[in-house]
Amino acid sequence: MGELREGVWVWFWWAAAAMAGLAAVDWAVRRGHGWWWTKGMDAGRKGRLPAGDMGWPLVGGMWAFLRAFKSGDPDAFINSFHHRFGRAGLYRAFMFSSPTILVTSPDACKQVLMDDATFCTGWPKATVTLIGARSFISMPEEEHRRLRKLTAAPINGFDALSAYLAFIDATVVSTLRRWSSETKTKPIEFLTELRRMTFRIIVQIFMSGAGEATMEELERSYTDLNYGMRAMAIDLPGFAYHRALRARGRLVAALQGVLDERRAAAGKKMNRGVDMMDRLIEVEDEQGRRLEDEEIIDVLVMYLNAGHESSAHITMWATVFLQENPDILAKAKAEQEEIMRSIPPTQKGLTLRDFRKMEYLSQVVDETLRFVNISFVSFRQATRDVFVNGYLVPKGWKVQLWYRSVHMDPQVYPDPKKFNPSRWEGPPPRAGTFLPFGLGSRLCPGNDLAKLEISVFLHHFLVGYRLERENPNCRVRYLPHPRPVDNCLAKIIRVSSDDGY
Ligand code: HEM
Repeated sequence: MGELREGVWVWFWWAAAAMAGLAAVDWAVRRGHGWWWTKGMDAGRKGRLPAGDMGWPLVGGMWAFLRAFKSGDPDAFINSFHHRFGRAGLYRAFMFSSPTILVTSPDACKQVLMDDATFCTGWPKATVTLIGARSFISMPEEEHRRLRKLTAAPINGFDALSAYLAFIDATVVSTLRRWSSETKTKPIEFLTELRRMTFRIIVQIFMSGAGEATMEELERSYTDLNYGMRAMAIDLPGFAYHRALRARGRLVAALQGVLDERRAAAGKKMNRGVDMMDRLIEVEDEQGRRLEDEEIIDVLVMYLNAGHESSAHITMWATVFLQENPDILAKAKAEQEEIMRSIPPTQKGLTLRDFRKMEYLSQVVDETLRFVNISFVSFRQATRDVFVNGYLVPKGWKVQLWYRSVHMDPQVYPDPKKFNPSRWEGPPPRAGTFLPFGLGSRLCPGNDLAKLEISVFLHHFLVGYRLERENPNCRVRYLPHPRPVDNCLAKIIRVSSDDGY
């Protein structure tokens, strides 16, 4: 008996010593890694860096980040910095193979986003490879300004939005009718179908006249591209990043095909209006230089992706939240029915004037954007040493802007985990506290179009349909975007024959 107890004690001490040894090694490796990235700095600069943890070489904070997002508690990653280092709003870390400052407070985010002279884009290399080195996320600043002006104007403002509204409206109505008829026999993946619908809309704006087959091929490839977007950049068969690279190859080939057709048809009479692809083909800089095919393709790969993924996800979540909150649904439905009653019988479809009357629905959409955090983080890089909130952001370091932390900050949004559209009543939010579309010169150029699309869908859904999910408690996956793992398998049930038309 005595020998057994002694044996247990020996094992206990061995285990304790091993754990202490591992903790010491962990501490030493982290310190060594932190030292490596600051070794060239004098004590003054080093002392002004924000607190943080550079983690182990190569992986840095990536394990903790992926663990938090894959375990279903995405806020755990930034919360661990808050707990260990206080709510400073800036932390140092090592992310995506680079020394990085994490920015989590509204004021600091605003300062970074409004200072283009000091902060350029700093997306991870793997993302740039997937979206395109000649797209907005990595092209030179001057080129970005020029192409942004060219491409943002046709998707913004009263005239542009009015021009797309009829197509969006008709697409939504026919799609909802088709789903409700199809789901009489079996449920559909609501999110997958919404992606197809929003893709159809963005293709109409950017590449009108694209055939059904091209559209389906492109949309399928975008699904693979997106799954690889926030995955580890491992280019080996079986990994999401590898599949995403192949998907990019297919997208480039398909877009090149369309571009070749357009060039071949140049000068011939078209039976369609001018779209974004035409504008990109025609544009010239001051020296008369036109864009190369690679540039046009990268800009299109980026726009077609940005222009359908987020809108589809937000539309799905807004529908789900409405269905899960009967009081909110009743209030939103009453507003839309009121708007419908005010539409003269001679008017065909919704107008922008009707859209502007959707005050409560706009609050529902804003709350969904805040709550879902579809773009949870954005990437910049410091071009010089700069102080933000009193902390040094060293030249060359990456900067991650954590929009998600701003939107989930209880000091900015009381009870942040409650879906509450009424929090948007009253004056607009303080600058920097609501960043679903970013801010500054890289503010999302599709923000108005996205809100219009989402609202038109919700309008028709509210007046005529109901969502019945197959797995209402389905697990949510947070990468690359928050979505139920069953892609929201559901039936769309028509509850009124008067669906707005
Ligand atoms: C709910 C829908 C959408 C959300 C939440 C969203 C979110 C965002 C955010 C946060 C950014 C800024 C990224 C940064 O700070 O670096 C951005 C940029 C961008 N978005 Fe959107 N977006 C949406 C819809 C759209 C649509 C419909 C389009 C196209 C028509 C679009 C095209 C773009 C483009 C091209 C950029 C890059 C802008 C630049 O770098 O100048 N987005 N989006």
